[in-house]
Amino acid sequence: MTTELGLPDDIRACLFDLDGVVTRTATLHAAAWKETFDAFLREREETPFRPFDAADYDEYVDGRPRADGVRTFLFSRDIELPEGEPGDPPDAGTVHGLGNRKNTLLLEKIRTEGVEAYDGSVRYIEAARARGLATAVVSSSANTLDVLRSIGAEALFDVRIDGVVAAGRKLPGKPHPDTFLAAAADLGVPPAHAAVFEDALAGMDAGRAGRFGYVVGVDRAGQRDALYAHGADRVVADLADLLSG
Ligand SMILES: O=P(O)(O)OC[C@H]1O[C@@H](O)[C@H](O)[C@@H](O)[C@@H]1O
Repeated sequence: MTTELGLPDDIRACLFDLDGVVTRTATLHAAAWKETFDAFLREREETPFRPFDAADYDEYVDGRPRADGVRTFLFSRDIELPEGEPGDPPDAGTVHGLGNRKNTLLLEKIRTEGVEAYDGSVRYIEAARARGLATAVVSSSANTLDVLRSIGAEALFDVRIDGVVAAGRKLPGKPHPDTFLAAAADLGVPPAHAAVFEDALAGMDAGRAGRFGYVVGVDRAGQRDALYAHGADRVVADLADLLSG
């Protein structure tokens, strides 16, 4: 049986990814990563230049914490860099240097292009809260709070587990389930009674690994089949589609 929210009727909490689910910021992240990795790959002389493409982003970077995205993508190209330090400058040839280069580009894009919420997502979250469900935002991004503040959306969530909170609590990021599990625990709801809303394949894997009661895939980029293959119970183009049953 499902409720008006399009969820099984024993779901008591909703755990939302941010970039690409609540806000239109997934494309800004993807573009900043492409600029970062393409510049890095071009500068390397020992291998012919093969650009970072959308499939690389989906498989190796999307949804993962910043430094994990760097490591996972470089590993796929047999490239190993020293870790460096979190405070490395953006031109350092280290994992953290590349991550900081990407963050500089991301913040520039956020400043120039702005942040927008998906109306359907805001309506859905408000509908869930109006029906007494608890809500959390669960994002790998260390920029979550700034993004939410920029659109005045902090109050949509009872709990926030983001890149900053996860680092502080030493929680491994998506595709591990720990950040979603921490959000459910903070809300006092067992995973079997919580629903996960994700657009990234790593996020789907986290939802499946955490044995959550329901996993909704949000398909913004023609990934319907891949979202199902990674464990979605249902895939929608927009969260408002769930409100119509
Ligand atoms: O670099 P940030 O803002 O901490 O974000 C980390 C990751 O956050 C995820 O939400 C994005 O899908 C990734 O693209 C991004 O790399």
